[in-house]
Amino acid sequence: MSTDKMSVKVNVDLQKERQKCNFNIQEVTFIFDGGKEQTLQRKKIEDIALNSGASIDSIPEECLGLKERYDNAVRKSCIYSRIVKNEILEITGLEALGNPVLRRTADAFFKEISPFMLHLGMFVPTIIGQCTEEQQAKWLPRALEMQIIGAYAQTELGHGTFIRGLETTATYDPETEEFVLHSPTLTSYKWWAGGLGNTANHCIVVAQLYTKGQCHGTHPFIVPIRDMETHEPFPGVKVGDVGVRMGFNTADNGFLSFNHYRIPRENMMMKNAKVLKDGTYVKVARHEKLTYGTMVFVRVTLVKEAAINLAKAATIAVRYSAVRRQSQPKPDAPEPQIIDYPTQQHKLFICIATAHALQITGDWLWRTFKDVLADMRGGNTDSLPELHALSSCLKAISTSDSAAYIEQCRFACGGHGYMLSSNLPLIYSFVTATRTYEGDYTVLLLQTARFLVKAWEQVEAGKSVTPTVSYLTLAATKEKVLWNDFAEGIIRSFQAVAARKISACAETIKRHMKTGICYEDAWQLTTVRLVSAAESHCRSVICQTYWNEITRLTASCSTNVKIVMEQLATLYLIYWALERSGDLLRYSTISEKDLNRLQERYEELLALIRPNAVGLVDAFDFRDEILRSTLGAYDGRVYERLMEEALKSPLNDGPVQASFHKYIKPLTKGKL
Ligand SMILES: CC(C)(COP(=O)(O)OP(=O)(O)OC[C@H]1O[C@@H](n2cnc3c(N)ncnc32)[C@H](O)[C@@H]1OP(=O)(O)O)[C@@H](O)C(=O)NCCC(=O)NCCSC(=O)CCCC(=O)O
Ligand SMILES: Cc1cc2nc3c(=O)[nH]c(=O)nc-3n(C[C@H](O)[C@H](O)[C@H](O)COP(=O)(O)OP(=O)(O)OC[C@H]3O[C@@H](n4cnc5c(N)ncnc54)[C@H](O)[C@@H]3O)c2cc1C
Repeated sequence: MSTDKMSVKVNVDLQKERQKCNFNIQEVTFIFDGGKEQTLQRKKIEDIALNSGASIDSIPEECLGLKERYDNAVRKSCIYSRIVKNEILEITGLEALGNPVLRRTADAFFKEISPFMLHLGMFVPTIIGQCTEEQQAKWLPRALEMQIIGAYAQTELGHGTFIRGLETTATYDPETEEFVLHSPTLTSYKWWAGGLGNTANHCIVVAQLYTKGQCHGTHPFIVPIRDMETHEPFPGVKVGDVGVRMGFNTADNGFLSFNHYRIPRENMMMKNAKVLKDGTYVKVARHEKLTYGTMVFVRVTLVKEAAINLAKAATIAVRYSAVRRQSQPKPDAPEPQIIDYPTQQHKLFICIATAHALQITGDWLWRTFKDVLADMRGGNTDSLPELHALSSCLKAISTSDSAAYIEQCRFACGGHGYMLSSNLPLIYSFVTATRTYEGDYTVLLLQTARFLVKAWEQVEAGKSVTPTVSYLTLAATKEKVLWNDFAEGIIRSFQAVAARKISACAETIKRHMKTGICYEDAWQLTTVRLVSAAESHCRSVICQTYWNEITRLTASCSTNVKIVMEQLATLYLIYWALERSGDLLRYSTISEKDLNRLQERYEELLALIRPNAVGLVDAFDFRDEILRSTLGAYDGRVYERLMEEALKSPLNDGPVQASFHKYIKPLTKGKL
């Protein structure tokens, strides 16, 4: 326990919960952070950032007007980025870009999102991924020193998903050795880029490259958009804010258009393709889609981001549920803590388990990503399709599950969960956007499905397939999977479900084509099932990774940590087996009797986890400054904090508001 947590007076119920906890909390924190070293590093970074005191707002952020909120976010972004630049990156190096510690710490500064988020989140990674060494030497130090501030503008008003359909053009002029950027239509306006509206002075622009009269598809360019002294947009550049949104209101999402705006040839990011001085187009990359690299990187990092945000929401809802008492199920007995209701446990413990499942799967995906990058540096792109398929479905499922469970945590807090001061609505409004951005949920699952159908065709042709789909080979024998007990049985059954759904999709496509329609139409007619097959595949990947990894990670842990971690992982697997019982009955050898046993085991697990619930969320180790929640603070002073926050509202700055004299009084006196 950190010293700041020891000094405060803690709610009696929470104190009792902490006494009940039977495992070593710190060991679980190490597991969640990915190891002791990572925990120590994270704590050091949090200390540095939070000791600056810059994160404290006298008026809650959400009570400020739109402009004041943005102004405040820019002020804090400058302080935070100075800390990142001078201290955090010194500790982590550029590894920080793939590490949620930056975002986790930033949460202490911004209840919503920093307008600088995309600078380190996408601008810098794209420089690293898409620039030649020479270009990196020019741009990277300036970006890391915050001498320039960048955004990533790919999406347009008319197209986000369909990148090949982007309309912005970059036409090479060999006379002046410049590219001419142009936005030919309203729908070609760049739209949505974080940090673009008022903050960034540079921007990565994805545009259709034309040279020698030929279009070579979309390519990224580094584009200076504002004067470094005056911050005025350059002539030929039109830029602004896209308007008020559901969340992200301090993220400065912007629009951008060009009117025959010129940039030097060298501003094309040339790692994967070049345009020579005379306008000759030269392809360098060995894989067609390497220009989509930043998206793969961000999708990989989003899995852990989803886990962290869910862990925050679970911390708030579990602590609150230990403090909150409601109803009287037994006459004359005191009102129970709401966490004692099995229905409440059913809502919350899956959130704790899912946070672990996604964090562990996210770590594994990050390691896979780094392996593929290393292969690609050696010129081998063979594993890229599998990485794309994996990162697509894991991004889709992790963000979607996480958003749904964060909302469930909010429901679990009743009316008080609706308060912005609980922080649950803000966490939700952020995570629900991650389901859409960086590739929409359905679109990404269909990308995975495309890979799965191809893998299935290879299996049918007797060819070998890559590791994450090797289970298809077993399923091709068409034997029903034997139902074992719990974990192994559930994992094997999910694989059987995925395999059967994929094979059914392949057959359906063929059946449609026999009617004379083309492959694309047959594919469209099968997409509802393809999405479902990709979801099942992803579920089997998460279940297997979580189970294998938690067994490995707890091998040297103390007994009770092993037990509680295994309980959580089993709960996750059984929860999904019960959720997908229809699929299991249809595609595996599971019986109704087995399902009844799973249901009983599930309910036993809720009761077993119950005494450790507060310990489990304490192990996520969120400092109050990062959690920023009236309901979830470590001390459990829920009602006091709700009152304190209410009193900070500008609507409580006096007993009578001006509107009474202006409107209400005239109305009641019949003068309006
Ligand atoms: C949907 C697709 C994948 C379709 O692309 P397409 O070029 O039309 O593809 P296609 O010609 O049909 O070919 C498909 C083929 O391209 C492959 N592929 C597709 N994407 C990748 C990849 N990333 N890596 C490696 N391979 C990739 C697929 O596997 C297909 O391969 P195949 O033909 O089957 O061999 C793509 O357009 C896409 O990714 N759309 C999503 C757009 C997106 O993610 N935008 C992000 C904007 S930035 C943002 O949102 C930032 C927010 C961050 C924040 O605020 O924090
Ligand atoms: C908060 C936020 C921040 C963002 N930040 C950035 C940024 O910094 N830079 C940037 O470039 N972009 C950014 N974006 C844009 C984001 O990447 C896109 O919104 C996202 O990729 C989805 O594209 P779209 O909006 O065109 O949706 P659409 O593609 O129009 O999707 C609408 C619906 O159509 C469906 N659909 C579309 N295509 C298909 C298909 N082929 N098959 C089946 N269904 C389909 C989708 O499933 C969805 O239900 C941001 C978006 C948000 C919300």
